[in-house]
Amino acid sequence: MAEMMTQVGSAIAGLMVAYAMFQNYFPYEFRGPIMRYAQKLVSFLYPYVHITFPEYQGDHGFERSKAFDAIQRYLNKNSTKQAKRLQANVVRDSEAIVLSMADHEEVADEYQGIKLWWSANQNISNRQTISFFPREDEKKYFKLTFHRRHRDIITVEYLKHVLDEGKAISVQERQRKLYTNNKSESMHWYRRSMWSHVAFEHPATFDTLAMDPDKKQEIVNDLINFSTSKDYYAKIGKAWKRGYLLFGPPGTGKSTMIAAMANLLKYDVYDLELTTVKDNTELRKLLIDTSSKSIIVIEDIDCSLDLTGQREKKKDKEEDDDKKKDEEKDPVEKMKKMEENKNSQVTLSGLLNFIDGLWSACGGERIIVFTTNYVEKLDPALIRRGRMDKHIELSYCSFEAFKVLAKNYMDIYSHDLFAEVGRLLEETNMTPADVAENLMPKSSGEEAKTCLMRLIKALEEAKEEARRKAEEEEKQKAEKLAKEEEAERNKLEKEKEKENGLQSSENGNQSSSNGVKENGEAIKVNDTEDANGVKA
Ligand SMILES: Nc1ncnc2c1ncn2[C@@H]1O[C@H](COP(=O)(O)OP(=O)(O)OP(=O)(O)O)[C@@H](O)[C@H]1O
Ligand SMILES: [Mg+2]
Repeated sequence: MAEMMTQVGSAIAGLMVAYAMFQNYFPYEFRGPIMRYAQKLVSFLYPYVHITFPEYQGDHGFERSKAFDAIQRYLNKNSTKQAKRLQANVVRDSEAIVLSMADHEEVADEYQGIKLWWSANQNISNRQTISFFPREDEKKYFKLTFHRRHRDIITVEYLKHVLDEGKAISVQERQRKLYTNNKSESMHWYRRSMWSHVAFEHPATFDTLAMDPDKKQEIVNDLINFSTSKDYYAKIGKAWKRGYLLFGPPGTGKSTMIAAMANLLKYDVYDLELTTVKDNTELRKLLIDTSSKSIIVIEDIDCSLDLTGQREKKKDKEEDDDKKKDEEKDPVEKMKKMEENKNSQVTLSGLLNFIDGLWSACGGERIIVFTTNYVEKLDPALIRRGRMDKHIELSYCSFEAFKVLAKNYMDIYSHDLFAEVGRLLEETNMTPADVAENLMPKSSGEEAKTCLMRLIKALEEAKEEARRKAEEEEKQKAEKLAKEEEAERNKLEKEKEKENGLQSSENGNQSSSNGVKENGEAIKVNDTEDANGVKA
């Protein structure tokens, strides 16, 4: 063994000496061709192909390669069991620690029975430079090695498979975001995005959402079907988006359902506050600035649209009040204000264009959700199918919904008091939000029975309240009716009196000897007769 090592050592030393002599003494002109032939010889004897995927690309090497990211995610998932040296890092857009293989580590992968190898490498530049960018000195890259026999399959099919898998993993892993649109005044030229975001961490899921199970399943199926129908939408020539209209009284779970949708599909949420949008152009820009795999939400759509009108009115009023003060102000300021007033509104047609205009097809895979408490107030054009494809009514708590809440809040599936609650829920309207509030233990260790009793009491009170309200309404209605009847009676009586009065005055006229019209009433009668076509 020692002898062999010595031999290998001396062979390497010999080669190095030969290479040094080649570098020093061989004429420069011949070096190129010789190197080329040497490469050819090596590739003839060495049948493997290498592909490298550098971390940074672009003209200046500043742009992070999407392929590198996807490969990294793919390898993190598939290779961490094999690699012996791992590196722990917090991947961008994710809170969790992700293990990846360390530099110079190699792992094997298999695709359709073909074996291939991935290695993570790093070029350390020996230039003595100071740089703000770490990438200047550390050029990371992945290297893929495979037999040249499989070149076609690997370069076409396998690489696509890796990139797709990597992207899918990054969608699963990424920290999802909740965006809200910035006020137009606070937008600056240096802040490119029109949206600000925070991490989206709402815990609601369809499991915890209290509603009729069949309806819930239908919505879940609809959402999943949408998210997997890219090819179908392309086939029928429709932009890959879907609109949902959620309506129902306050506290019935509209906002909760949006969170559950986002968690189910792993989408980002864009909460669009229409009242801060200056005009239709800004609305369009906001839409273009959203990414795919997202839910765009406009809450309380009826109020948002009304509010633009109200805002204008309010401004007008303020302007009237401050007219004198305004006149004293700078005329440029005044012009600016006038311009602002002219522009600051989003119109219904602007909103419709936002939903189904050409721009809405950009990026694809978007869900648009409107919520409202008063569906009947909305313009039919806004909610017709094709714009709002699915209308979902969220209503008062049913017994089925109550059971979900009981499970969520108290971890119980059945109880003696359930029957009583079921009966009361049928007779009374109570929102899931109110039911949930009553079910929530008010102190640690509070028993389920206490919570259920509290709910029953609240339901009975609500029932009593509703009964009182109905009675009150009934009473008011009866009073109104009585008043109307009385008014009607009075009117009839007055008319009768008038008629009687006229008749007596007519008699008086006839008995007057010169026939001169003496009072206004008599003239009026003549007028009336004229109107009736009867000549006096
Ligand atoms: N269907 C439901 N399932 C589970 N929890 C619900 C449901 N409805 C309401 N809640 C509870 O009530 C609270 C209020 O509900 P949510 O904000 O979703 O109501 P909303 O319909 O959006 O009301 P609003 O019309 O006032 O915006 C939530 O925090 C949630 O805990
Ligand atoms: Mg809400």
